[in-house]
Amino acid sequence: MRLVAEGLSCRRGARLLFEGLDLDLPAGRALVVTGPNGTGKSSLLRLLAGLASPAAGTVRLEGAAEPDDFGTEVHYLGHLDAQKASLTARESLGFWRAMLGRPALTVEDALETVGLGGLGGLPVAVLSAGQKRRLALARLLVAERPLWLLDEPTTALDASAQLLFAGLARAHVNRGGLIVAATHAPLDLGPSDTLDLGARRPLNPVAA
Ligand SMILES: Nc1ncnc2c1ncn2[C@@H]1O[C@H](COP(=O)(O)OP(=O)(O)OP(=O)(O)O)[C@@H](O)[C@H]1O
Repeated sequence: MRLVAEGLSCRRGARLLFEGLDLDLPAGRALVVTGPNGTGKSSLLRLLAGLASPAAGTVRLEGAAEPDDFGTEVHYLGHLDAQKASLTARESLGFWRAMLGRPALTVEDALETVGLGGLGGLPVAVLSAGQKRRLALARLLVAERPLWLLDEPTTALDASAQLLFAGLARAHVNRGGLIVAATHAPLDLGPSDTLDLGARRPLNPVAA
């Protein structure tokens, strides 16, 4: 499997955030996207996830059943944790496991893996910020998806959870998975490249 983007341009409102961006990410490799606030890291992830359309260019996942419409091959972890506050952690993860299909770890094993064993009966609303982020990471483990698109995955995680995340991410890459992660923090994801959007963005606004 291979994630290929060609000639990607991204426009938000009147601003052209980047243009002419090419990516070629093979299976078993990660891409770490860096750059100052507002340079378009989240916007790039949303384009790759198919949640927004590029102003120009194409994205495909070679080797997927539908290379040009590959949403079912993707785990997208955004800034928000995508967990319903009124459900328990166990119910929320169970919902995602049933919803996403292609089951991997059981809910209990995923909770255990991210250090939330014993907290599965608590409503998501009462979990701490770091515990919510751990629960969001557990979503990556309950369903098999080759491409992980992660926006600031270590936000709110303590040092041990950051190490835990790095281990999970490296294991995914070692299994032949692909990861694109936007971050301000150093991430060790195993075999990886870095894309600095700050170094390449166009600085001139374009007319809307
Ligand atoms: N819906 C929108 N309409 C207009 N502008 C937007 C919209 N969404 C984002 N932007 C702008 O696009 C730019 C890039 O935002 P984006 O969230 O992609 O940056 P980022 O590199 O992820 O930033 P950060 O490091 O702060 O998370 C910002 O200037 C932002 O204000």
